[in-house]
Amino acid sequence: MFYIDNILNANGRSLAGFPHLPQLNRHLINVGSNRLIAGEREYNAEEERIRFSELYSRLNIQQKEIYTTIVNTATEERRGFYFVSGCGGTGKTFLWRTLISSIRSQGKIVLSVAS
Ligand SMILES: Nc1ncnc2c1ncn2[C@@H]1O[C@H](COP(=O)(O)OP(=O)(O)OP(=O)(O)O)[C@@H](O)[C@H]1O
Repeated sequence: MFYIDNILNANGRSLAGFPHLPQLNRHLINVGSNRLIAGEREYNAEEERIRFSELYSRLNIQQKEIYTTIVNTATEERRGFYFVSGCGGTGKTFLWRTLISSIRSQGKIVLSVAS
């Protein structure tokens, strides 16, 4: 919506003139220029903690091993680059969700991207 608003602005209009469309979250727009980081600060750490507890308790042995390796790297502020591969449906996304909620539950920022 930010980009649509920019295009409208370039033509003398704005999203506000289209009230039936989703409107901009001004808070996200105004926090510096990095909206990704601003978005990350929107998460409720307590909700993430509850999500993390539930997900973590269900990790299988292999997922837990990968989880621990990656989290230890982050906790010890070491640099790491991990590539997790596996057949479809083997739990990679489940693992990512656990890692992401773990980091967000600590109020830290995680930028999740697809490649
Ligand atoms: N440890 C687990 N406990 C319970 N359910 C799990 C666990 N790991 C994965 N699942 C479930 O198994 C299904 C497949 O997992 P997931 O989507 O994470 O696999 P994937 O490896 O990312 O698959 P794909 O490569 O096809 O995207 C999902 O419904 C997920 O919730």
